[in-house]
Amino acid sequence: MAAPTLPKSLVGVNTKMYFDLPTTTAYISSVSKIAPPPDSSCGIFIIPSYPCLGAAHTLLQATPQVLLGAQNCHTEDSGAYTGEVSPLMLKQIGCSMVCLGHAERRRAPINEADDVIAKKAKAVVRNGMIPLVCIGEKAKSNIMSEGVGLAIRECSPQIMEVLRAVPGDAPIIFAYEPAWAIGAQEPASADHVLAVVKSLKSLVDTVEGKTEIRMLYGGSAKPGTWQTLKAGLDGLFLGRFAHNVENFEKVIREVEES
Ligand SMILES: O=C(CO)COP(=O)(O)O
Repeated sequence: MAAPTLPKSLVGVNTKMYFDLPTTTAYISSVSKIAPPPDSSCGIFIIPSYPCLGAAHTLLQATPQVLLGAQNCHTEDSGAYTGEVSPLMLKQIGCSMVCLGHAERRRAPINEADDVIAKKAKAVVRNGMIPLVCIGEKAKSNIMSEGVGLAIRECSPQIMEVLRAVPGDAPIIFAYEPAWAIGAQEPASADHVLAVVKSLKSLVDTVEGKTEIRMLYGGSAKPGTWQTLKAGLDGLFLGRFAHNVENFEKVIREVEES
C-alpha cells in the first residue's frame, strides 16, 4: 500500500490530551478554513486524540490536503491486544500518518523503547501511512557544544533503528523535539537545533536509498520560531502555541511564504 508523498515543508499540531471531542471538532472546522491549497509546497497535519479521529476525518473530507494523524499505534494489525489501537484500523478511519515515540511516551511510565518504535514505524508503512517519529535528548546542558553532542548521541540510535526497520523508499517524517524544550516557555535555541539537525541529516544521508525524509522541529514552537530555523529544517510540529487557531495560521503563513 503506497503512502502519500510528502510536501516540501510541513506544519502540524499535536492536541495531545488537551482537547475534548467538541473542542477538537470546533478547532478542526476552523483549521480546514485556513489550510493552504492542495498544490501548496507547505502541507499541514493535525494529530488529535483517538476518539476524535472519526469526526475529524468527516470534517476534513473537503480539504484532503490536511493530513490526519493518530498519536500512537500498536505494532500489529490485529490480535489479542486489549486496549491497543491497530494501525490497519487507523488507516481505515482516515489517518494518513501516525506520531510515534513522542517524548511523553518515551518517558515513565510508558518507557517506549527504540526497537518498539521502529516496529510501529514498520507497521505504519505496511498500512500505507507515514510515520512521524519524534526523537530528542532528555537532558539540557548549559554548555552549547556539550548539549549538541549529547543530543546527537541520543538521537542517532533513535533514527537508525527506524531507518533499518522501514523499507528504503517509504516516506518518513522525523520531529526533533528535545524533551526539555517541550512544555517550556521558549523553544530550544536556533543554534542548538540547527547544529543537531545538520548532523542528523548527514547521518540520514549515509543510509542508501532514503529519499523521502523530512525533519521538523517541535518543543514550544510558536509564531516567529520558523524564521530562526528555516535555514535547516523542513517544518514545525507544534503543541500548545498552535491550540489557538490564529497562532497556528500565523505559523502556517510563515512557512508557506518561505
Ligand atoms: O510536544 C510537542 C509536539 O508534539 C510540542 O509541545 P509544546 O509546543 O506544547 O511544547
